Amino acid sequence: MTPPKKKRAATPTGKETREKAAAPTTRGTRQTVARKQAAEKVGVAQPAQGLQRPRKSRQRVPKSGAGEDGQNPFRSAMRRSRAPEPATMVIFGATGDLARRKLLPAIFGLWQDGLLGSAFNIVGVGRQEMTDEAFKDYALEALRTSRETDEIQPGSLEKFRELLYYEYGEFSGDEVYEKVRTELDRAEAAHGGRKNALFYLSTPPSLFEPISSGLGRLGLQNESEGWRRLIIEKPFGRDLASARELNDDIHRVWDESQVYRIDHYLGKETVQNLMAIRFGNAIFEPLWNRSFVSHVQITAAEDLGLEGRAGYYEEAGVVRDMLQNHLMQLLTLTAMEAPAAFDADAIRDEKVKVLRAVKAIPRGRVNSVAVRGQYGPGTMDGETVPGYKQEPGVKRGSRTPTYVALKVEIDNWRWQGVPFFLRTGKRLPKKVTEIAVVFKRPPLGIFPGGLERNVLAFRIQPDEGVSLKFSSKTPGQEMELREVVMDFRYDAFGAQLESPYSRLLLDALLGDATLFPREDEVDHAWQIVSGLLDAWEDEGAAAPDFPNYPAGTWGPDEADTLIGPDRRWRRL
Ligand SMILES: NC(=O)C1=CN([C@@H]2O[C@H](COP(=O)(O)OP(=O)(O)OC[C@H]3O[C@@H](n4cnc5c(N)ncnc54)[C@H](OP(=O)(O)O)[C@@H]3O)[C@@H](O)[C@H]2O)C=CC1
Ligand SMILES: O=C1O[C@H](COP(=O)(O)O)[C@@H](O)[C@H](O)[C@H]1O
Repeated sequence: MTPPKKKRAATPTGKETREKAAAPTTRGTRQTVARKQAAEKVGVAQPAQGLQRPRKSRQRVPKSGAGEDGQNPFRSAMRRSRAPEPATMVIFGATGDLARRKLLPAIFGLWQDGLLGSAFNIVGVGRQEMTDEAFKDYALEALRTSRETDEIQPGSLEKFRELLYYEYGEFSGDEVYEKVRTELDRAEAAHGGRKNALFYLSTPPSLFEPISSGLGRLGLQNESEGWRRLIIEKPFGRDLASARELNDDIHRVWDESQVYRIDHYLGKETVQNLMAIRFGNAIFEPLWNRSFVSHVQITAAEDLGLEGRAGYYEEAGVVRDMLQNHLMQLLTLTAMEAPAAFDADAIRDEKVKVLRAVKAIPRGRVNSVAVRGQYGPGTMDGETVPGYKQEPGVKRGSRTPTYVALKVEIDNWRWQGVPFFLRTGKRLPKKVTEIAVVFKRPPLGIFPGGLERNVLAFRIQPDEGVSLKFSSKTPGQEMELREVVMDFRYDAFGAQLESPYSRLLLDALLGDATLFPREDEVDHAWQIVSGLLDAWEDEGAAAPDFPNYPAGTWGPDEADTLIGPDRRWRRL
């Protein structure tokens, strides 16, 4: 959907309009009581001011979990009791794919649930000349068409429309930031005299520095009139040197406490559940170490191909796109020590310790611990699909990897000798993300047949849940064992899982950086993958022939050798 280009009209942004529009749908006491009763029935504590999110129409919510009012009581239990202060969210790159598909729906969902506080407005900023009205039309159309949008309550879109404004200009000049400042000034009265602002950089990475500096030139990072925060999209740099340079550039303007580097995997409910299960239960932690764990497998498989993102992906490849950020985050959460408290610094300190303990992968070690691949033509769900090189926008001789498998060793007491195998790729047979902790075999076999390894698997997506695989006696006269699975599925809660972006946006508005990678995390993650990037981008003759796996298969055969001989990738 291309935004309509129109001449800019005079901005009709009276404060009355803002005050009126800022009030989301009110909720009656009757409903709140019913939710509370329903929650008590199923044993869920209610937060002080928990608010209910309506069901999304696009996902099935099992009846068993619903409260008396037909809504899901667990939703309110997941909500914070604190509302953000009045604020303006300024989205640079508001006409882009991410804003359209994910950000606007996430903000709309939060607003419709009444979670954005008493006053809130959004200023989209782009390079395209457009009126406020045209942007409002554009945003509402995005909400109507995005698969991420919550069920739209009657009248909601019309009210939400009143929160939206648009500015445009050259991101290298000053004018556009002056317009942003004017927007913050205008919002001040409706926002109780505060000028809180959350700036979201949803642009190509080459614009992160110019926008950060532009805001700085106008003093918009200054917190004297309200808090100011900066969300930065991924990728944060394209290698260690550029990530450090970007960090330095950002820090010339912003204090680290104002910076929120987003990794949407951390906003996934099931990723957070990893911490909940590890540190909210006593039974797992004693087993979570080299004495009991054989190895860990972390998989982020995607069935999709490029989806029209060749321009970006040809530059990035799978190591920058998925491994350096999402998979490294999953690794840290799986391997970290228990933090002293559930707060941003304590958690991020522990995550960094894991990354620092990862055994270095210098160029010379790369080919013994890592495998890369690129998909060729193949079959997915019975349909023939093109190979990577045949995707629109990809160079015919492209050497960009779309698959990587990596063996990570963590040199600390807990994990000495326990390999972590990470794999991710595009055009694999299905979309599935999973962390599997594979335990050692029992020391002695007293039953007929071989001994199997128990597996505790965290299913991040889809079919979110946790399963434990163990051996059990089969019914009958013989002492015959077979592997069985005990399954907890998230939908047992009857809950609609929150979009990671809404979780993270609300956290940023509340000033909670727990689920945002800190500068040292990003730096260490780059250090780990640098060897791979260096070796593979400069390898010449030793490079494998691409393509080396057909679309619709689980990647190159070398990945099986990497994990073997006594271990197998899980069949997912
Ligand atoms: N799309 C996705 O699913 C994901 C995206 N990201 C990250 O989010 C960010 C945004 O991605 P995405 O929305 O896909 O990107 P897009 O290319 O769709 O556009 C982003 C925005 O930046 C604007 N823009 C692009 N080039 C310039 C320029 N030279 N000067 C001024 N404005 C410009 C675009 O304006 P215009 O509309 O005029 O082109 C658009 O508003 C990127 O950093 C990306 O890596 C991260 C994870 C997933
Ligand atoms: O950041 C990215 O993530 C998506 C996968 O995210 P998921 O939430 O659908 O698992 C990936 O497709 C994309 O290439 C990458 O940029």
